[in-house]
Amino acid sequence: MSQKVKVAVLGASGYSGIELLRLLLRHPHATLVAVTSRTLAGKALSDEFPRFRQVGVSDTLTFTAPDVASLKQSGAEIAFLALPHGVSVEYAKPLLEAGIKVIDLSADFRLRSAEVYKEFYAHEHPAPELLDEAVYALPEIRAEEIKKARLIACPGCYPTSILLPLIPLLKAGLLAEDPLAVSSMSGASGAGRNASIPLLFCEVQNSLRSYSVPQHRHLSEVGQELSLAAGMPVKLSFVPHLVPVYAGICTTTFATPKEGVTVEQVEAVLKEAYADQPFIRLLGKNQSPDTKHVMGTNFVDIGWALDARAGRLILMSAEDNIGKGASSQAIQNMNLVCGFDPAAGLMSV
Ligand SMILES: NC(=O)C1=CN([C@@H]2O[C@H](COP(=O)(O)OP(=O)(O)OC[C@H]3O[C@@H](n4cnc5c(N)ncnc54)[C@H](OP(=O)(O)O)[C@@H]3O)[C@@H](O)[C@H]2O)C=CC1
Ligand SMILES: CC(=O)N[C@@H](CCC(=O)OP(=O)(O)O)C(=O)O
Repeated sequence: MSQKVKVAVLGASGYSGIELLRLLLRHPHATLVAVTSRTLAGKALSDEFPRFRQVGVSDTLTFTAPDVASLKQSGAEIAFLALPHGVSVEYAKPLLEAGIKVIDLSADFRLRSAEVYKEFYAHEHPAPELLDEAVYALPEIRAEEIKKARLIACPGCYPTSILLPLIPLLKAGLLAEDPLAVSSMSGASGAGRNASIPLLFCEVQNSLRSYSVPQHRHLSEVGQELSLAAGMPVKLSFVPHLVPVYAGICTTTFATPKEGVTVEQVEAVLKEAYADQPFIRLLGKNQSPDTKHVMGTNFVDIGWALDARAGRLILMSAEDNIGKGASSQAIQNMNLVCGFDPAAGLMSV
């Protein structure tokens, strides 16, 4: 692969697509060669998004319709799919056949099992033959596989915030087998730019609500990844909440520690697991993360506390759903695939 990798963004007019553009336009080792949107095809990028004027190659780019033949012609070596689930899969297959590596932000390739996909997404998986090949790309956990992959499945926004504090503790055997309880809050951008009436400003402002109870579709990938880490089935309940902010996810997980496990052991395991990970910030015992400190970044801030009276371990995390929960994590994965510094283009606050 050449020194500056040529990249395309499909779904460049959506929330995660726009964030990909913001980061890729300034990435030291990537050049944007194509940006797609059906509704903006033919329009100049800098006209539609004036914030990008005079930044990198933005003034030379025009939106095109998502068409694999023209993407191939553009010379793209990597395609980011910031498309709805069920749509990404339609593009991933021909792009891979055209020799273009795929970094998918949707849920289409996150699950190993086509049956579980059908249970949670209510239709047959259109390309089950690709599920074995795709890598569930949480870079802190699976960097070596990501480096060799041509089909990258970026984790969902909630799952990223849930998995990162839990996986090292499960791998270290510190947690009892009791089901986990997870409660998350998300800003409205998590639902995408084409959201329906319940997500309009007037509907969400001054209001808080839970939704998708008891079976949010992210339970599928979280269950898959936690069970892999633990080496046995892990059960959990998950309740997401919509909060009236643009972006940000704040997650709290309640777990039962094994008898005798101390808060110092929890801290030692997390510190060892993430010692060399630039985007995990371990805040410390009894420290609550705050979304305002991670917005626009690729950081996940993590705190923990032992509630001795109730016998519960409380894990807290915060991230930007559009950042580490989607687009900047996708770029972190591109850096691994291309052999760049894993933090290239991402170390801004
Ligand atoms: N928002 C978030 O916080 C996160 C999102 N994700 C995932 O990333 C993906 C994108 O999300 P988000 O940016 O929020 O979504 P948006 O709804 O904001 O954007 C979707 C994009 O896809 C394009 N698109 C929609 N339908 C089609 C189609 N049938 N064919 C081709 N292009 C299409 C749209 O442009 P146009 O209609 O003009 O073609 C638009 O650019 C989703 O799979 C989402 O689940 C993952 C983690 C977090
Ligand atoms: C607030 C809000 O509605 N959030 C979305 C997050 C989904 C998402 O972006 O995740 P996928 O990539 O798996 O689609 C939801 O709960 O459906």
